[in-house]
Amino acid sequence: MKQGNVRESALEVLLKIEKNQAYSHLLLNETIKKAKLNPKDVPLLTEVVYGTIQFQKTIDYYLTPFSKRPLHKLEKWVLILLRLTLYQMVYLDRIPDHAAINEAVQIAKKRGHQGIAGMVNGILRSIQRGELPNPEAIEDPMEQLAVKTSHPVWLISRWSNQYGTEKTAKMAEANLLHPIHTVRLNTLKASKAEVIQSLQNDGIEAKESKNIPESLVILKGSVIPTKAYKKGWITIQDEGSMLVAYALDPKENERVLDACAAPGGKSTHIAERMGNRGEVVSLDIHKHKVGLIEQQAQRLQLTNIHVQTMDARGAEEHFERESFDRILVDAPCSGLGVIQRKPDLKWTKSIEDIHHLSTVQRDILDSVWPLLKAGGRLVYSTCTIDKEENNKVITSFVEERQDAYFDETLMDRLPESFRDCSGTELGMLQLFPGEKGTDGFFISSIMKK
Ligand SMILES: C[S@@+](CC[C@H](N)C(=O)[O-])C[C@H]1O[C@@H](n2cnc3c(N)ncnc32)[C@H](O)[C@@H]1O
Repeated sequence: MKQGNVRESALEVLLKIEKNQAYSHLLLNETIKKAKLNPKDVPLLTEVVYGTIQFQKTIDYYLTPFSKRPLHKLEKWVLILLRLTLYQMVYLDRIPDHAAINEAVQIAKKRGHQGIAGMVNGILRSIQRGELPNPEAIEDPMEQLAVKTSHPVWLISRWSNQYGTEKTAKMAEANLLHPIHTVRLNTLKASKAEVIQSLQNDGIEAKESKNIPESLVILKGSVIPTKAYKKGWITIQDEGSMLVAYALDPKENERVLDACAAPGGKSTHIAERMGNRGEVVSLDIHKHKVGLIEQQAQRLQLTNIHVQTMDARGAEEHFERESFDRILVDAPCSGLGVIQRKPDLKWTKSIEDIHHLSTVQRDILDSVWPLLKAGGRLVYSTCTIDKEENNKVITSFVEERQDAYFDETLMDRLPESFRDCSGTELGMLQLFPGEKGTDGFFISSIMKK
């Protein structure tokens, strides 16, 4: 199989992503199947697609002085072809520049015409011969940091206002790193040693995590085809998400509500920690997603999870008041803590999304609160680092309720390695990208009087 197909496929996927406004593994897998790519080429395709999205702003900054036409006036496919080629030239050492350029010119000829191929060739050859512009020359400090770390300026300014420029720079740099892959051991079904051995038999290298007792770090490979996964011994989950079940700390035979539960990562963890006893009621607004929770519960052989398709904003009308011992609201959010895994989020999310989501988050909290027993605990979590969706939502909620207060024992329940995190306030923990190797993640715990 010619390598050229990898770049052509990358161009196809990136164009589709641009159209759908979302980076998706499904889209990538579909293209891999359709293009009948050699399995050996799949990692390069993934790397080029992911990297081109991740480094888009920096790449555009590099391209700008070499293109006679402003970049936004180029045909979309030409711009994307230039971006993905520059990504290989700048960020991938193992690909010689001339190989990447030749491939780009061939694709331009095939897709466009001689004129476009000439222009692509001209731009890329002059970049090869010349020098890339240095972002240090950018005067505005927000713009400079945005270009260096390939983030939109509004996001860099917003984080700087919320956390200061130094912390913002660290987070933004961390967002460019490859994420750490972890799986959660199903302690009801297997031991750590058994799982590590079984994964090894299937060619997957895994090691114990130092952060969380039931977490394993996957060093290489996909666990989905393995025996350990199929048998329900493990679940793919980031360590930030694993902390939620610690924060909630459900007991056997309790009744727990997981208000925004799909695809079921946290519901299944909670159910496991309850020893497959008691009841976890798992809601999600999307019917097809509720099916995913059921699939996961089945795979993990958990029988204490009961799913319902429901808008949690209306939950109050469907359940008896004060009928749950614990409630989890793992709310829909902007996802700006998981840019390492989903780089498109930084280009597609907006301030309006954040404003809108914070209202939905508050509405969900208002609706489920009456369902919590007196003395019960509610955990509110998101995978974002934006204060408007995190601290603000939960603080205003608590301040407006006579019967709610922040849980001062939250940090005591978390594994020790998280107790020195920088982002802690009473009853709240903000994990930042790059700090503990987790996603950017927010957890808060409140109690009912
Ligand atoms: C952050 S995800 C939940 C992840 C899940 N807790 C896990 O660990 O696998 C948020 C979920 O909320 C669902 N959702 C969005 N709005 C909702 C609403 N109004 N009521 C219930 N679920 C909602 C989304 O479909 C999405 O699956």
